[in-house]
Amino acid sequence: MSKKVAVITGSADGLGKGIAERLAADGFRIVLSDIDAGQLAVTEQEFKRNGHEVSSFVGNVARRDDQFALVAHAVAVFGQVDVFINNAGIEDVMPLDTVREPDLEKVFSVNVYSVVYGTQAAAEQMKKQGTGGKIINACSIAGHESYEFLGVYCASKHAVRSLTQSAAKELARHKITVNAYCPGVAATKMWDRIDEEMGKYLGTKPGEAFERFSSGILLGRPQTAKDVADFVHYLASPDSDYMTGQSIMIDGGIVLR
Ligand SMILES: NC(=O)c1ccc[n+]([C@@H]2O[C@H](COP(=O)([O-])OP(=O)(O)OC[C@H]3O[C@@H](n4cnc5c(N)ncnc54)[C@H](O)[C@@H]3O)[C@@H](O)[C@H]2O)c1
Ligand SMILES: CC(=O)[C@H](C)O
Repeated sequence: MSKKVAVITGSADGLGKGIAERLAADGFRIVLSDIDAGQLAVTEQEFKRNGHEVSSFVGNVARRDDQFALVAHAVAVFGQVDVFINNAGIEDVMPLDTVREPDLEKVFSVNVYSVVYGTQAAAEQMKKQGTGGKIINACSIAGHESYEFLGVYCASKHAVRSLTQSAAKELARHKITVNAYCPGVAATKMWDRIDEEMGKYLGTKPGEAFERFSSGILLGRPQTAKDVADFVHYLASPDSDYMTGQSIMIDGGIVLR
């Protein structure tokens, strides 16, 4: 039997890269995808040096055509798509009274439209294959709780949780499961930016906003990409075959559900 194929968006860096590394180690053939062509090329070379079967595709998840082209690329290179991970996302730190249409459009197009388009593209291919599949979305603690100065971002992640449920209901009959991982606080470039921007509104020094968010973690430390990837490994494996429609916290104990 041929090795399964996993497509991960936003995988040139951050949590997506960590997830791709874990799935490559699990034996998946990997399609990396990102809007940052330079970093994507660096990451692809790293995967090749490590002996992984990998291909990469430059695309913007906010564009429907790009999401369909990404799936077409995976099929052209590896013949199939078994796991599709809607990981790419962006933050926007701002008080709600300053939010304008372009801010909403930016965050919702990358965090929400992307999930609709990625799910459409992946599901179309998985239905053709007729062997089921797994669609996995990046949600967040911000998909269950709402935080000050992250209102638009939190709303976008609540939308991801909702889409995870609706897609699970529509796709179960095709043996496609849809679940989401909800990280807490991980020291990626996203949090470097949040920390800096929060400083403007909270008056915090560099590192302080990150510390504040991390201080309530029951397990006593911010998470690593590996912490998230170890859970996504489960969602991508047959061990999670009886789970669908769930958005599960993997946050060291910040939000308890
Ligand atoms: N870091 C955290 O603490 C945290 C917590 C909860 C949820 N998340 C979610 O996890 C996901 C990954 O977060 P991260 O911390 O690794 O972010 P990051 O900013 O460190 O990395 C995101 C990657 O996505 C790419 N990307 C951004 N916009 C894109 C677009 N339009 N099209 C394609 N690629 C794009 C970037 O180039 C980058 O490589 C996001 O959905 C984020 O909301 C992160
Ligand atoms: C970035 C993110 O989703 C949480 C708030 O850390």
